[in-house]
Amino acid sequence: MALTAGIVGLPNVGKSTLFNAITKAGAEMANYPFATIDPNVGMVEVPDSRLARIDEIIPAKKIIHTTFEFTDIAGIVKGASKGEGLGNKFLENIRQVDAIVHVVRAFDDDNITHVTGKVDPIDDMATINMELAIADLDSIQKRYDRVEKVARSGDKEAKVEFEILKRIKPVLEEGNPVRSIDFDKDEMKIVKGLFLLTSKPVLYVANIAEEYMANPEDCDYVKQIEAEAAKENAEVIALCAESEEEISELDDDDKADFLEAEGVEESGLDKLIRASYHLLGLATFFTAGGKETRAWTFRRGMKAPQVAGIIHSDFERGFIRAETVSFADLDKFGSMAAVREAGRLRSEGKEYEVQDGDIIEFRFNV
Ligand SMILES: Nc1ncnc2c1ncn2[C@@H]1O[C@H](COP(=O)(O)OP(=O)(O)OP(=O)(O)O)[C@@H](O)[C@H]1O
Ligand SMILES: [Mg+2]
Repeated sequence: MALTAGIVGLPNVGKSTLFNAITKAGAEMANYPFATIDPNVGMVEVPDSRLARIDEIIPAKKIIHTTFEFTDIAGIVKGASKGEGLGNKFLENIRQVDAIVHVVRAFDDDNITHVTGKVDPIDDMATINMELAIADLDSIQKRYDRVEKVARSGDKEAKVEFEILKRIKPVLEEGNPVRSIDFDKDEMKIVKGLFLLTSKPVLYVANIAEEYMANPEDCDYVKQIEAEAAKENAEVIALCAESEEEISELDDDDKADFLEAEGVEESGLDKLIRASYHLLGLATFFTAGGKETRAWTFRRGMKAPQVAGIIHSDFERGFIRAETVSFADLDKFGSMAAVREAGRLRSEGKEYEVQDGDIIEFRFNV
């Protein structure tokens, strides 16, 4: 289940700086293009204020946050799909990730090299998206010809796939992502099987200068990135990777002081972590009381027994039911006794689709 969010962008835009801020993993950051060659992989803790509130109501010895994975990938340049700058290898690294966090340079600094010599977010975004689209076009071309032949011979499945390929091809030729096409559920299964780069969900990070941290919307580059991203309904998170990296090395008190001094309410990094988690289709359930109050990650849409299996395979094998209360209800009623009295403790069965924020006690028998 280990899904990973890949950090993608032009060289020297702050990807590794961001990765280090997120994961505290100490990947090499350097003021020159292609500092990163092999992908860096690191885990991030998901900030979640609900844990503290649950622990207040149902005290436990310790609190455990849930985690997920980020991968820092080498910079992609124009021509990467044709092998420029070790392009093919780097594009393959992107193929391995489940969602794309596309970092766009939105700061001016004459001391930091920009590969094209000019900071231009719209142009930069287009360059990356075009390379990914060309790579996808290359990867469907062979399949297109083969499936077309089989479809002609009357094969039903091939016909369905060919219809999909016929819709995909012109979109890619325009340099647009496959995720911009509306597919139904069955079509989506076929699309997934094509392992395309541009069908992966994406969000954009506007890497801004420190001076804009308190008011990113005052930065023209951010406005430009937002306008571009809006065309594909993608989210934009503005943050200063360099400052976030410095903040991440501070302890909690100093961190709060720093953010206050900058006039920032919530660290852009926390926003980004939550947005990436969501982008990956991940959600959180909790277990509470006794030894630990703990957040766990599941994939949205998973049913109770599968979710139980995340804690222990015995829980899934011997699943009986899931005693469930939503965080909203626990927060509102303030105690488990009051939750029960209000009839808000639910006994859910095998078909229950677990919801983000559920606090669950699994009943099982092995
Ligand atoms: N918001 C920012 N403002 C100013 N400088 C920044 C900012 N973010 C990152 N930098 C600087 O930009 C340089 C490049 O950063 P980094 O090594 O993280 O880039 P990268 O995208 O990982 O590059 P590569 O593709 O070469 O691996 C570093 O010197 C870093 O300190
Ligand atoms: Mg790097």
